[in-house]
Amino acid sequence: MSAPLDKLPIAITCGDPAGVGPDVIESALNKDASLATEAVVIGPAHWLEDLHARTGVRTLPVGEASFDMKPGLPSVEGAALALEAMGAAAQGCQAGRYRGVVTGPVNKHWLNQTGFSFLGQTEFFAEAWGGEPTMAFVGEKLKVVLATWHMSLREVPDALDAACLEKAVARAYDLAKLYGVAEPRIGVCGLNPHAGEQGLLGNEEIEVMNPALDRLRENMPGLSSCLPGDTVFYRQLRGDFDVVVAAYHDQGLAALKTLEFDRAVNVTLGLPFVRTSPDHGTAFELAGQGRADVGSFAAAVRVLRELTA
Ligand SMILES: N[C@H](C(=O)O)[C@H](O)COP(=O)(O)O
Repeated sequence: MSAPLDKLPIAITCGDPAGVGPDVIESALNKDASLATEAVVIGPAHWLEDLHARTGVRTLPVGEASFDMKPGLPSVEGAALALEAMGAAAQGCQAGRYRGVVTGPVNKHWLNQTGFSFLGQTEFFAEAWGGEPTMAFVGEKLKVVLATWHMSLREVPDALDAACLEKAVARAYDLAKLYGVAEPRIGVCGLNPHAGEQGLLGNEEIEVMNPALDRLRENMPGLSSCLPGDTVFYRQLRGDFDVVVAAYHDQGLAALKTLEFDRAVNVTLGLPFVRTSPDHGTAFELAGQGRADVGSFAAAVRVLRELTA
């Protein structure tokens, strides 16, 4: 890399151009003057010309120059452009041009229409950059790391082995450290109701999870054993834990999105570069009307800054 990481700009991808990505990007630039000097926005050429004229932000056009952005009207062409923006951001990081990426929201259905074969942007960036990704969320109140995420619930018990848990716990520990916690307290959700109730409601905690956590605790004294997933987030809110590891997607995200839907940030950890994203979708029905809440996108920018400082 030719320049120190903290001097490189942030790449911002437009997300699906028919969604609220373009709206929240422009709102964020209007609310935060320093962002225009710190970012490169990647998206459709016509929109970027106007955006540059209005905010001064640097831009990188992708897709056909003639692409006509129609808020609220998704298309395969638009989804392909969103994908191209993600590719340009990924490649730009590898080429030493950006220090990380804030991605605008995409729509998995429309992306799939382009032949996109990944389960999400997390998996796309993992493939582009190499590395073992971990999906994590940073809110103002909760920090949550998912041990498993984009998979069928039926597959979770088998996936949740010692290595999987070890990776999630290590990432949770690192995340707490990045936020300045000297001795991280990590709460881990059991898989089963009541964390298995000593085997009455399932054996994964006794057979796999707690033995793995016991081993890890030798180097991480603040690591819990398996805790009931229905109360661990309440305990985090109360201040008992710095980061919680959830066993599966909805266990962690139901709590997080209930409490912090407009503030939480999706963070991809474990890759050579940091990627953050607002924790909402394309909201096609709100696009182009100036009604989309900029909170989560602005938080995604803030968290990327924090993690690449
Ligand atoms: N699992 C994420 C969520 O519920 O917020 C969402 O699908 C986004 O995933 P990607 O960032 O991998 O696209």
